[in-house]
Amino acid sequence: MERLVCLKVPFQAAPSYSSRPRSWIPPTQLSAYKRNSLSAFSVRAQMESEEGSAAAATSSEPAVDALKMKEREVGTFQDEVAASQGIRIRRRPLTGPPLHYVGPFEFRLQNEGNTPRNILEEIVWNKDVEVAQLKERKPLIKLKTDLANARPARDFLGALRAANERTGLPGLIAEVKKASPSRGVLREDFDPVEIARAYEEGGAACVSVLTDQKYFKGSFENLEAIRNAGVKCPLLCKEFIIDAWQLFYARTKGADAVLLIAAVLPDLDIKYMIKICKMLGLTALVEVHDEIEFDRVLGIEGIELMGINNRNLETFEVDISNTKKLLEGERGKKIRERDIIVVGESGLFTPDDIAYVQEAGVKAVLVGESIVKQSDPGKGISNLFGKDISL
Ligand SMILES: O=C(O)c1ccccc1NCC(=O)[C@H](O)[C@H](O)COP(=O)(O)O
Repeated sequence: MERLVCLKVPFQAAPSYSSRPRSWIPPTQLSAYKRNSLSAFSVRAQMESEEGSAAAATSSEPAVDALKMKEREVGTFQDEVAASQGIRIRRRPLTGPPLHYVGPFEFRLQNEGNTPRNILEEIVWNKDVEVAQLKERKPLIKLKTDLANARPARDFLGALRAANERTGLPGLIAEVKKASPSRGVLREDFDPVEIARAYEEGGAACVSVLTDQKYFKGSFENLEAIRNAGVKCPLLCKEFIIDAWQLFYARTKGADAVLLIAAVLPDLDIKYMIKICKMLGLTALVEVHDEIEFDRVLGIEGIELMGINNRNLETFEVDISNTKKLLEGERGKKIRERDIIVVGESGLFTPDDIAYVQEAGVKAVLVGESIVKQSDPGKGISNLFGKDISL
């Protein structure tokens, strides 16, 4: 059911996903929209705009409208494919942004189609707008030039294997994490380079750098600065990847690995992105949270590194027994047969937690909160493992 949430005067420059001008299509017309031709709906949207009954943000350029319509058509199709694979996250608001302008008034019309169902969906919708804007500033053709000047990618997987062999403990991916949607700000005095150096000295095999600004207070500048400061640990670009363009961008900013989230990406996207990663020399860490995602990812060829997130990204619930549950029986057997390295992610605080996920079968762990909050993050690593694991 549609709800009129607020009314404001005057106009506001909307900074979030609502800033993307899109024509709004009433939910009742959506199925017709899917059935009808592109041009028919461009015309329809323009008519609505002229009547002032829907989006006032419609472009007067038919070609621009057609492009927006096509984008939405593709988005709807993507959502249908995703849903058929059990993916609940929709790529973008189904019915366009909730903001509408009529005269000097701003209306927020909220309905099921334009309200994110959970935090992960909200992050993805924001990311969609953010990436579209970044892509306009730096199209792939320009990125390819930067790519030619990028430092070579380092062996992320090799570093994890080596650490596991050296210490007999899971190789550590230590996360440079200033804040998170579930915990707020984790560390006020935040110097990303200093933290990454402390992790390296403390024995981390790899470093994960959150690059999302809005929800994690991270940035690509942090990633670049850590790489340029000479930190030798391979770097994971911890981002919400929804578009292959982001892989190229991450590589130009110094990433050696990227995260692909199965709760967000359909199988075909994961397959295609893994191919691009291989071409760019990037390692793909493919993250799952439940049995459905695990089985989907196991069905993909070329998977070398799989993360099991103990945090449900839709509800924030953390339960480290998730790693054990997913690695039991046949699933664990297949992982061992295919020599896939599994990373236990989130909610690890004590040597007992590390022993528990190692026993379950992981050869690596991804840890943020418990170590980044320590005044000396390097010391945080020895506390976490119950011993000094530095070289
Ligand atoms: O950390 C969050 O609150 C969060 C919310 C929504 C999407 C992703 C989120 N975190 C990403 C991660 O999975 C963690 O940063 C990573 O695994 C480290 O977790 P932790 O050791 O618990 O900080």
